[in-house]
Amino acid sequence: MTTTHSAETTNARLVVENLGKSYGSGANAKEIIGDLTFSVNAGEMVCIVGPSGVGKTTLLKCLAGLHPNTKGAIYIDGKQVSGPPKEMALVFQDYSRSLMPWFTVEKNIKLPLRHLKLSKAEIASRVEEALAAVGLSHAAKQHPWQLSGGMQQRVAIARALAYRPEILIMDEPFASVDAQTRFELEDLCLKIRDDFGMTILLVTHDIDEAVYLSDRIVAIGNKPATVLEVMDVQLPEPRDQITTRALPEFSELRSHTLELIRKAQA
Ligand SMILES: Nc1ncnc2c1ncn2[C@@H]1O[C@H](COP(=O)(O)OP(=O)(O)OP(=O)(O)O)[C@@H](O)[C@H]1O
Repeated sequence: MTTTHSAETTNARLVVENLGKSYGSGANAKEIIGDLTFSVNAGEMVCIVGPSGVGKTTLLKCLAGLHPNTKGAIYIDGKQVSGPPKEMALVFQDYSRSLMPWFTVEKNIKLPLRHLKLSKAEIASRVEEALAAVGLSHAAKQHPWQLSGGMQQRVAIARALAYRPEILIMDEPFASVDAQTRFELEDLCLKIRDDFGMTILLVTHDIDEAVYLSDRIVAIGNKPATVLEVMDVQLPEPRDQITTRALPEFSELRSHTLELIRKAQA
């Protein structure tokens, strides 16, 4: 059954309402997500943070339709979703497993587009635009194994962009790259949000990263998982890796978030 949500009349692009998820059934059922309610507005960057094992990846898998939720509902633009939403693209931590090593960068980006019934010219233009957006126009004919880790993750981001999703879901996307590359990729995400008006939901372990990137942070904790707090991040725009991180408001938010998560682990 498809139902609608009042978000139809608000700015919320994604609404997660009383979501619950258990693995297994009957006596073997294990409740991982108890009750999560939050929303992500159009063009907003929201980061999910929480202790290891709390169910962050499980939440993203429910949103992406890879696992059915056992309670509650997910709405995109006010319409309840069941199954993989066509409006979403995903970027995972492990770029080495998500890219096809035997295909060129260009071919990797084209892959998900084959379901969209686009003309050859449209595909070529989307690939070109996505590669330019991530600064990899020069690497179109190379293979993933010829690129650094950071470049490979840029290819994964370009592939998601070329699909032109309304919502980009990212699970620890920068966890496997060095610190400098991580900063560059964080700034790339902010640029994508601004240039494409993209709505982005990102899971991260790194509280500093969440504070730096977010318009809002959703902290989750407890077993089964619940929302601990949703925090507005009103740091000045544009963000800058040096000056933003040096602001007293940045430190305050970081300490507050860390404390929340520490308490939820105790
Ligand atoms: N397919 C599955 N079947 C059964 N249990 C699962 C499955 N996937 C995850 N779990 C369990 O659900 C819990 C939450 O796992 P999940 O990976 O969602 O947490 P997480 O917050 O993303 O963890 P981390 O921060 O360490 O990546 C863990 O106890 C995990 O063992």
